[in-house]
Amino acid sequence: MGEFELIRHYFAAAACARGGEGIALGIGDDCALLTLPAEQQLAVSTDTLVEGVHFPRQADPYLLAQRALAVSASDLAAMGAQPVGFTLALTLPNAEADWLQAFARGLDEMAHYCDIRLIGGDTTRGPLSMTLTVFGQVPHQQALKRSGAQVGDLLCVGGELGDAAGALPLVLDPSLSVSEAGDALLGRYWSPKPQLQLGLALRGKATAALDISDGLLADCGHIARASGVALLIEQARVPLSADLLDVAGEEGALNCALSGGDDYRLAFTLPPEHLATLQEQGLPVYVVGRVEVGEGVTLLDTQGRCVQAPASGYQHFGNPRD
Ligand SMILES: Nc1ncnc2c1ncn2[C@@H]1O[C@H](COP(=O)(O)OP(=O)(O)O)[C@@H](O)[C@H]1O
Ligand SMILES: Cc1ncc(C[n+]2csc(CCOP(=O)(O)OP(=O)(O)O)c2C)c(N)n1
Ligand SMILES: [Mg+2]
Repeated sequence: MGEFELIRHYFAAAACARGGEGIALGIGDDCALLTLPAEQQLAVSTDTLVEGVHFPRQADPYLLAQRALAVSASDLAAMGAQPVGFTLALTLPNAEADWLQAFARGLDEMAHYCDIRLIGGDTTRGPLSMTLTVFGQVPHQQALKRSGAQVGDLLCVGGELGDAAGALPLVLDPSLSVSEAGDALLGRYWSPKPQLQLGLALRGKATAALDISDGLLADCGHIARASGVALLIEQARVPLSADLLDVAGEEGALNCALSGGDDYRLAFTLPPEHLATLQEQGLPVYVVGRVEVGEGVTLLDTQGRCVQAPASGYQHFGNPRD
């Protein structure tokens, strides 16, 4: 199977490659064309996933595609953007029909979940990796940036943290026996659910937001820096799942939540008056701390004393505390 047949058969023909709102031209030309309503801005984000770094060797292609798109779409959620389209630059060591079929199915399912269309890409031969670029729309002035946190805001997260990091030993060593709780954690690693609905609901309410990819402490550091404020996190309020506690124990679970990464849940700062409204809508909003004058991220114990934070989050190069 040649490159063009592969593209036609597995990608251009996929359900997620059918046109949609805002897509004037999809797969097949030199560029795709997007048309946005005049009052909307285009939100763009790109992320690469590399075998052995972001996912294990011999990964199930169906799960891999789900994870790749979820991770990318999560950036749109973090910005309060509505998904429009995405491109897929796929590098493959070889073109294997079963692998491609399963990959395309995983992509289709996550695209359906996110309501996003495949609008183009690139297919090359080489070590397995993929780069997805997502495009979304957000009304002018309503995007959720990292820079707006205000002293007095609550610091919130969109759900239990650390599950995917808790699954990592199981991901890396498939010979380990997996309990029911471990299986649930594996599900959170392979198929994170981008919090798109929450992101939309936070428009006009949250003052800053991002999605947690590198760990709560490290990613909150980005908000603190961009906003010129201090973030205080109350350790006891960090939500941990029963499955993670079961697999990793209390200390291990907290470490996964604080610095494990791979969560793809939102962290955001919220003026207190908006909390009840969001929670009444049934949205997952968990208060974990607050914004104060100062800088950096501080972890507090139940008595309000500073706790030595575990090593900060994931970084591809250099010292994690840089
Ligand atoms: N090679 C690069 N060239 C230009 N900008 C980059 C590059 N790598 C990362 N960035 C930008 O740096 C910022 C932080 O990147 P990153 O930590 O990867 O964000 P995220 O966690 O949202 O994926 C983003 O605005 C991203 O677009
Ligand atoms: C096989 C495997 N080993 C280790 C990890 C852990 N890991 C790799 S990259 C990463 C952080 C997120 O990746 P990055 O490229 O920094 O994403 P971004 O912040 O750009 O969204 C984590 C926690 C993993 N996901 N899979
Ligand atoms: Mg990135």
